[in-house]
Amino acid sequence: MKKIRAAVVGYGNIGRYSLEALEAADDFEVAGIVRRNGTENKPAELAGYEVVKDIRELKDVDVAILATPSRSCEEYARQIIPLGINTVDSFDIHTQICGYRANMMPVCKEHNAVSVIAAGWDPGSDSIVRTLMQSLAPKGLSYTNFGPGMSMGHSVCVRSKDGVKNALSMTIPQGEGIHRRMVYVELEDGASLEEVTKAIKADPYFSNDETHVFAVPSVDEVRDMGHGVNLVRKGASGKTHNQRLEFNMSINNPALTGQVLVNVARASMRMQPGCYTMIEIPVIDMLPGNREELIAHLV
Ligand SMILES: NC(=O)C1=CN([C@@H]2O[C@H](COP(=O)(O)OP(=O)(O)OC[C@H]3O[C@@H](n4cnc5c(N)ncnc54)[C@H](OP(=O)(O)O)[C@@H]3O)[C@@H](O)[C@H]2O)C=CC1
Ligand SMILES: N[C@@H](CCCC(=O)C(=O)O)C(=O)O
Repeated sequence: MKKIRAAVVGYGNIGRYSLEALEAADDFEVAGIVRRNGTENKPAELAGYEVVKDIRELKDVDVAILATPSRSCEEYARQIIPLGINTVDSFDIHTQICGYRANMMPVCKEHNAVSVIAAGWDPGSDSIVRTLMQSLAPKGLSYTNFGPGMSMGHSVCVRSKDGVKNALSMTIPQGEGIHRRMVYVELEDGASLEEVTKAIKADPYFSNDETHVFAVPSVDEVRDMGHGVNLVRKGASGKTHNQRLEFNMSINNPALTGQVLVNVARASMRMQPGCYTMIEIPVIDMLPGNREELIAHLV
């Protein structure tokens, strides 16, 4: 069977683990890696791959995994969808997902391509669990409790601030979906911790949560990319109260995100042109293999 040819756009944490997930998937082949600086400082593990500045330099790409900062995803998707190449990303600014989807929908339809957005683990696979739980107990309350663990999105956001050389943002659960942010920054020479703290606290990624910022000599010395989630729903099925549903996982954050991106890249090949979030995709389409056999095994 013809393999799906995937490109990875952006080679940071999610890009690196997405590549590993592609290498582990028999139904994919790697078309190449797209980096802002092309082959400059090409890491040894990419020696066997084409590394380019522009995705148009790669041959026959079916789908592009956008492993870029969330704030750059739409810009990349708008450049790549008109080439007739599907895109998938893990855009994680929850309040902007509907707007992003609405913006991309006509672009995807015009160019006969598929964009799957907000597809990591949260938003992403957790969104599917929340949807399932809500269907099982339609009236009630759900809580998403993260961590403790490293939020890639919040760390990327802090790294984008003036005066910050490197950053780690830890998410600490406080219960009932409330979180505290513990941010560790390695400052550029001469940067002011006070100014950096002000910029972080004003950013929508942080402005609604209790946030503490600390200067450290080396982020590499304190970083651990583990994370996790506890999702609970308490509610009523039909007219019967007291249904309690729970989902837990403890994970390596970028590895799980990379796997989900590969899963939705596969699913994108089976979908009609348009822009979708993960709860709009049949879950079976995220798996490789024969549909009848999957049904026999999983149902
Ligand atoms: N939905 C979810 O569950 C999750 C979502 N995420 C999202 O994934 C995103 C990426 O995280 P992570 O891989 O840790 O980030 P990194 O900073 O490690 O990697 C991002 C890469 O994107 C490329 N890039 C392109 N444009 C820019 C730009 N303007 N600024 C900086 N880098 C750029 C760079 O690669 P190069 O130099 O090769 O061009 C860079 O290394 C996060 O923003 C987060 O929101 C992460 C985890 C879970
Ligand atoms: N989008 C997150 C993954 C979910 C966890 C989270 O949102 C958080 O720790 O705040 C990330 O970028 O790591």
